[in-house]
Amino acid sequence: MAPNTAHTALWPAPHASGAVDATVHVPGSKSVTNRALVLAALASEPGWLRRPLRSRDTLLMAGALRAMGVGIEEGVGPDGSGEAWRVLPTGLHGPASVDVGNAGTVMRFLPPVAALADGPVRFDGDPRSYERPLHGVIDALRELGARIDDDGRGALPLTVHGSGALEGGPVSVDASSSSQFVSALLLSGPRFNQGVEVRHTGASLPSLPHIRMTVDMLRAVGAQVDTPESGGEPNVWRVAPGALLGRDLTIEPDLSNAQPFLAAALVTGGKVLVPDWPARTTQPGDRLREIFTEMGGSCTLTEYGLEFTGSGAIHGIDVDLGDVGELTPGIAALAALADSPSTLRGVSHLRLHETDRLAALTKEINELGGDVTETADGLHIRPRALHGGIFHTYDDHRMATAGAVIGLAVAGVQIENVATTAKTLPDFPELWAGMLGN
Ligand SMILES: O=C(O)C1=C[C@@H](OP(=O)(O)O)[C@@H](O)[C@H](O)C1
Ligand SMILES: C=C(OP(=O)(O)O)C(=O)O
Repeated sequence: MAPNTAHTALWPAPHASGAVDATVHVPGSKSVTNRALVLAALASEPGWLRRPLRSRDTLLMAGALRAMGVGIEEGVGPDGSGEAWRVLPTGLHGPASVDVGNAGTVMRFLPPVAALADGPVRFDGDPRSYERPLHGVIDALRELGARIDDDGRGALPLTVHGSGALEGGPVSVDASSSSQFVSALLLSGPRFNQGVEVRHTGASLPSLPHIRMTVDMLRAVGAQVDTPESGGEPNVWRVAPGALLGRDLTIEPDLSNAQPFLAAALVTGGKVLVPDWPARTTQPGDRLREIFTEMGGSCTLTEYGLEFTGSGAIHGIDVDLGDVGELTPGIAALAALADSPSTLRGVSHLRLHETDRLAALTKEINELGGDVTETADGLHIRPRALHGGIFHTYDDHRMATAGAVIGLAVAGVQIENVATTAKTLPDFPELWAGMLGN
């Protein structure tokens, strides 16, 4: 794979001079913000999102919904506190153009919404978006009654010819390449005439917590959802047709984006407090409490947030990350600095994420002197003494933050295109410097 040469700017990753001791306010969750936007746009009354994430992926989602006629206004929440978006749902209209960037949530969650619009909606995005799997959404929508023009590859670019309504009903989908196929169909399901019944037919299903997030958030706006966990058939989710409520929702901090900061506590034997860590959440990042404890830290969850403390040692880990794939780059970075080898399993679908993450991590860590090999479904990482060098990011926000974690321990690491963190965490360099007291 060729590194991106369009972004030549190099960011010297700060080297930690001692144990970090910081409070880091992590911005809102990408996954929660983009689901909340879609559900608010499909509701039958206005709603509020408080403390939404404002990053490339969520601004693309808001822009796309606005292009289809939805009102999304800046404001303060109903109680006067905090920044907020007020969402004013309307009839969804085409013609419209949607730029998905490289946002999985936008490219997968919005074609079903567009099928409810009363005109054509054209979807396009970054070159990488053409390579990311979308066939599950396209094929399922066609089976449910939508007309879609694409170039036959089952991918972007495409046009959904919305007719103002979609019949809906039962549909089968192989979501082994992305859980977002299931989430996409469920999110718009209440607005289909017959609702939707999604049956996953593939051998495996990644990122189950993200499907639970979809179900929880649907239920919170009044949808009736049956799931395998609620006594339904395995691998089958049913959403009944019905109106959705407009809610006043405060977005949780993005726990996957808390990862590099918690990792900094592990690397430096320091302490990081993340305020507002939810006591109960479907975010996969909550698994960090367990994974990073096994890797050598300890944590306490209080009413103020999560306090995470490193012991000075980082242990290798053998772990199946299939449920929490987006945590893989950060765990791989730590594993490269650990005192024993690691095996990260269950994440073959990461080859189709923002970049081929397994290839990118292998190449970039090895170029710094590491010893990483790809397996069929993950990585073997044998820690070695690393040296400085350029860490390429391949337009992947999580590659950039993974490189920054390595840079804490290894002098002379330079991150190419750290600005790619804007996908989900635009203030990363400032937050990182703030954590280090710079
Ligand atoms: O639904 C979501 O918000 C997400 C689901 C997961 O996608 P995949 O199932 O494609 O891995 C995850 O990796 C992505 O970062 C966000
Ligand atoms: C896989 C990710 O994003 P996307 O929503 O674009 O799939 C991610 O954020 O790690």
